[in-house]
Amino acid sequence: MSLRITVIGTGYLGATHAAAMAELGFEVLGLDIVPEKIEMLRRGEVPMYEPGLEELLHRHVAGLEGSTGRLRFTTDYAEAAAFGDVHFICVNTPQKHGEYACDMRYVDSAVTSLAPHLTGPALVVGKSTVPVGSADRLARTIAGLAPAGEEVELAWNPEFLREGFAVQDTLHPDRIVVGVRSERAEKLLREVYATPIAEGSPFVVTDFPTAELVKTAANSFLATKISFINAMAEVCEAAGGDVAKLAEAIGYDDRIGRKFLRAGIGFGGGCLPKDIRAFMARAGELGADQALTFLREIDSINMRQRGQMVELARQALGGGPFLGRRVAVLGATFKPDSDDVRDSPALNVAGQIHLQGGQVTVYDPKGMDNARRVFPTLGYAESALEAVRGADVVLHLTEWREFRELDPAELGEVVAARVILDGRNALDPERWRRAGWTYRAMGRPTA
Ligand SMILES: NC(=O)C1=CN([C@@H]2O[C@H](COP(=O)(O)OP(=O)(O)OC[C@H]3O[C@@H](n4cnc5c(N)ncnc54)[C@H](O)[C@@H]3O)[C@@H](O)[C@H]2O)C=CC1
Ligand SMILES: O=C(O)[C@H]1O[C@H](OP(=O)(O)OP(=O)(O)OC[C@H]2O[C@@H](n3ccc(=O)[nH]c3=O)[C@H](O)[C@@H]2O)[C@H](O)[C@@H](O)[C@@H]1O
Repeated sequence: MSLRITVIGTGYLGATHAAAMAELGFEVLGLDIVPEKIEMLRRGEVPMYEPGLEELLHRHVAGLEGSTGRLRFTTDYAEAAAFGDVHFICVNTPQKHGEYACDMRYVDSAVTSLAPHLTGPALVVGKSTVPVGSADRLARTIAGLAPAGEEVELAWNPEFLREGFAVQDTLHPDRIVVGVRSERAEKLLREVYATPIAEGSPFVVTDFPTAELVKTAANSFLATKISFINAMAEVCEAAGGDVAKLAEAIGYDDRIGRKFLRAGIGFGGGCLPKDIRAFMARAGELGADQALTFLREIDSINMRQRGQMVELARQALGGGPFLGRRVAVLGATFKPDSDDVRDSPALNVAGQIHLQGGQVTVYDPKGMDNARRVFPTLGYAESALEAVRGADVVLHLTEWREFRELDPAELGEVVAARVILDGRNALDPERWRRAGWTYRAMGRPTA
């Protein structure tokens, strides 16, 4: 009989994982503690924007016309425990308020809610990003709570999906990493991932701490690449060089690679920033803080980028205060193809200028509702054209395709001044300059 899978926590990661597991052919039960989210999912509605996810839900959610019926949702832990052979933990692990450390309360709560109902054999699989050592601790918690005793096991299987590509990354992962303590756990996870393994995804089997560390190491490396190129942008700026050319040229070296070398206002989102901070905090607890002091610099280079964008905008307005000046901001999400505004550099820049008295108007293709919720006092417009109307300067802060396809001549008709600052190095400078705009980007020559 095919495995039955539960997915606990149905946010960006969990909703995608649940739908993908159904797509792979399993019977799946998704669980969340937010009833409204579960109601939406039952109707086949995605609580966030993720390309391709709604189609996948419609293909599998039970009760929807033409669906396979393999995917159901609940808020009931007893039901989930009775249903599943494998239980994936996909709840959030945010940064603690006022600290660098990871807030484990949601993972702890998920595990302590599930374990007392586990009366038969089960594999609990952690997917959330956690500080190294958590899996060992949670295995002991489960052993103390699960009535089925040793028949219940824990494994750690970190997730590497990117928002905007979540469905593709889950169905065709570039690697699957599992931390296990028994052959039984490995065998079950090989069964869960049989399809991607057969299609060639490498399957890396290791211990708990290594599995946990692979995740934080990967995100730290990605953050390092971005801050490295942003540091180069600062030097290019001072020396009159062009960071985009520099990135292209170093990227031809296979050992360096071209990806993740786009200079700009830096990284944000619900993962990279909090993960490098939690990693530093955990290393400190382990007495290995010296090993990760470089991450403090990575973080501070990243945060500096936002301030530099604000300064660039100030210079573009003649160097004076923002008071009464009209600033259009294109983009609110932390990256394109997502509605996620968690720790978004774009909103941060918009917010800084607003707090300094600028009249900021923001437009984003998918992030407006979330942006309004987080920053209700900013001005919002229903289109890019509306946002730039009367603007003294236009800031391009999230590289949506829609913004690359804007017509600079059309926008030029409605702005007060044709000045665009490209915080993502993603627009074609020549297109804008030909239409009479002053184009500026960090680390690029001015003309
Ligand atoms: N968003 C992403 O692209 C990726 C996220 N991750 C990691 O996955 C984890 C989840 O991240 P997101 O999905 O972005 O977070 P999220 O905040 O979008 O979703 C978390 C979900 O868990 C639910 N939840 C909280 N406590 C619960 C409990 N006790 N029982 C059941 N449900 C509960 C929340 O209601 C929410 O729906 C984090 O550890 C994150 O670092 C890893 C790879 C990619
Ligand atoms: O742990 C996680 O949750 C995920 O975090 C990141 O994925 P994600 O946060 O979706 O976004 P990225 O594509 O990594 O972008 C992160 C930030 O870096 C910025 N970035 C990216 C690339 C670049 O060259 N320059 C740059 O500034 C983006 O604009 C964005 O703000 C990782 O890429 C995923 O592998 C990982 O699973």
